[in-house]
Amino acid sequence: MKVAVGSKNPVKIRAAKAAFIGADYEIFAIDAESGVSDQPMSDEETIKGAVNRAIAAAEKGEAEIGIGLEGGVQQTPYGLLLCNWGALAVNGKEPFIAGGARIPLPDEVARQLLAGSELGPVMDEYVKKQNVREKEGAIGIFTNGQINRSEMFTHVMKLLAGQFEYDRNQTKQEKL
Ligand SMILES: O=P(O)(O)OP(=O)(O)OP(=O)(O)OC[C@H]1O[C@@H](n2cnc3c(O)ncnc32)[C@H](O)[C@@H]1O
Ligand SMILES: [Mg+2]
Repeated sequence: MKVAVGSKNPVKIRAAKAAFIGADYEIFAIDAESGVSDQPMSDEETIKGAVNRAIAAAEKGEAEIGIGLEGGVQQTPYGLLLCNWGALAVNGKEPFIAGGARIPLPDEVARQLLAGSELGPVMDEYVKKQNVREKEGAIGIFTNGQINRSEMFTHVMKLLAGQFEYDRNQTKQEKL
């Protein structure tokens, strides 16, 4: 089965490969529009971005399965939380969705996002490193390396692949 991942970010591609293992799956990366802002500011907007990317990836890549992984933030009474969502699109079905781990961002970082900056460049400036978003990610920095961005997205990908497989097995049983 062809699996099109709607991003060229290596952490996202690695995560997809970790969830779809075996000769059955041919996984490849393709640019796909999220159709939402570069810095989604709510769960709802982040989910929408993931779903749009999943559908666009499947169409553009002419794949049976499209994957969209999207990072965002959500304002809560406990601070601005990092949020991450994934979507898996298969033709003729409502996309499957799954959420990732969430932690609050430090006030200094949160303030800049609320003022309109994107997390990627803010993180690079905050830790004086380049391309944090393609490496450990904000989640890796603020968990002292315990969970990096690729591991977090791997968890999301397993939640997606698992839901897809469960649904496929149910459908098979119904046919018997
Ligand atoms: O190439 P794409 O797939 O777009 O990968 P991306 O790293 O830009 O990832 P998203 O668009 O899903 O993330 C939305 C925004 O949040 C930033 N971001 C999200 N999670 C991050 C993290 O863990 N560390 C650093 N930046 C992050 C990212 O740079 C974007 O500005
Ligand atoms: Mg992006």
